[in-house]
Amino acid sequence: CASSSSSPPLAPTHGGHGPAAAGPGVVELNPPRGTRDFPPEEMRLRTWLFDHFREVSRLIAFEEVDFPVLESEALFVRKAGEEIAEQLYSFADKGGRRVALRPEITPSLARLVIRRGTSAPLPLKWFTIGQCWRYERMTRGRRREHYQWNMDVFGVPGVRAEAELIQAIVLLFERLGVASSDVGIRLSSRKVLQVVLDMHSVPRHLFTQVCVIVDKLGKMSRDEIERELISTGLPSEAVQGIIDVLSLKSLSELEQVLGSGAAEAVADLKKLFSFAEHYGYADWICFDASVVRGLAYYTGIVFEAFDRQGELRAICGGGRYDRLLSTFGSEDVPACGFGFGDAVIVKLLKEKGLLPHLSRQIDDIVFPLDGELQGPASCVTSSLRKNGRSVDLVQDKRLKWVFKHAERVNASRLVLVGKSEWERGMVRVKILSTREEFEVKAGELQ
Ligand SMILES: Nc1ccc(Br)nc1
Repeated sequence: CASSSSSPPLAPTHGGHGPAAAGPGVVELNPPRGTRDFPPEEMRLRTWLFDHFREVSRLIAFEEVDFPVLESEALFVRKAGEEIAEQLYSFADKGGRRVALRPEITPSLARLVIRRGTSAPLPLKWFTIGQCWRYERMTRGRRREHYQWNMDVFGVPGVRAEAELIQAIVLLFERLGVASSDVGIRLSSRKVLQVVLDMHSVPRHLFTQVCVIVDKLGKMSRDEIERELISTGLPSEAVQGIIDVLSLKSLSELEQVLGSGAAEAVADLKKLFSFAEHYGYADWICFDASVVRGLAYYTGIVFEAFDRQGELRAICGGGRYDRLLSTFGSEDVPACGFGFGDAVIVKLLKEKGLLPHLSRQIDDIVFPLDGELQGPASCVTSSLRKNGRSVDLVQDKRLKWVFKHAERVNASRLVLVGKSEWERGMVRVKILSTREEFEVKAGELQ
């Protein structure tokens, strides 16, 4: 398949058509395994999607931030058995420092918040769109990089931060033409699992490991999950208690099963559902106790968007992480956020027939009708560009090619610089949609 590097390297073409015979030193033309090129047509779709990410971030009054893709490995080393840590794309740099291509963005956000210290008035509402990496054995042929839109709120302890974040997700889906009949957002709270573990006197240090294992529900069989939970040292009745609670689908069931112990979790969730009514996105969300998310540091509300046909992996996900900063040696700041990848959403849009048709569009093509008019053509081009027109200055082509090119790039106008017109200070303009044609003073062309 052309996208895997196991195929023989394509010999570079020599300006002609079709590969020349592969010679010595032919470089591998495919990108590294599990990574993607973005040629123009792919890049237009990516830009379209990212522009929506940015516009929603603007609507919710978030500020854009950015960080190096390369971070200290220590930022991501956690002992909870997360897939993200097991697949860390890490290495020693030439200075012997342990570094990693970031697998997620939240730790970088936390690092920057700590760096900024208390000088930054809270709350902070930050977003970024960045590439994230994992090193996975290619046996499963999965990608090793994707782009993630991250929205995070620092300094808001209550669920109104989660309510804002969920509105961002809903606004994004609505802008893409996705309806609540296509996608839902299931939410729960890790406090639910904490209550179950406390009820069974499970030591608190096992909490994150249990969450990481439970998150594999739906990807692994229930028996495998039970075996993994037992292997962490959980008593079997605790395992059964966890499995039973995870099947709960309503807050009233949750209250019945867990009683007052779950009061805090239930209160958070009820408040969030109430906010949802006020924001107007209640039909997008549902309680589902099986949602725990697979990152060790979540401490409260967790949520993920899913396709209701159940064919795709989670489209995005996130949650509250009130104790991440102290793991980096700082004072804790309440925080919550989500990550929204660029791959599953595109699959969903393809399935729903919602992918936009994004063709190239240029305002003007300027073409000198003979060689000694290249200077005047450049002058006309420069003036149009200074007026904000996108201009393709075409040289050394036959007029027939120029018309074909104009069609290919959906140009609005063709500006022809001819000898006799130029001597009178004029150029000829063709409006390509109407075939209307007229002369205009070169200096007055806008
Ligand atoms: N964390 C992570 C990174 C890269 C990909 Br592809 N998926 C998940």
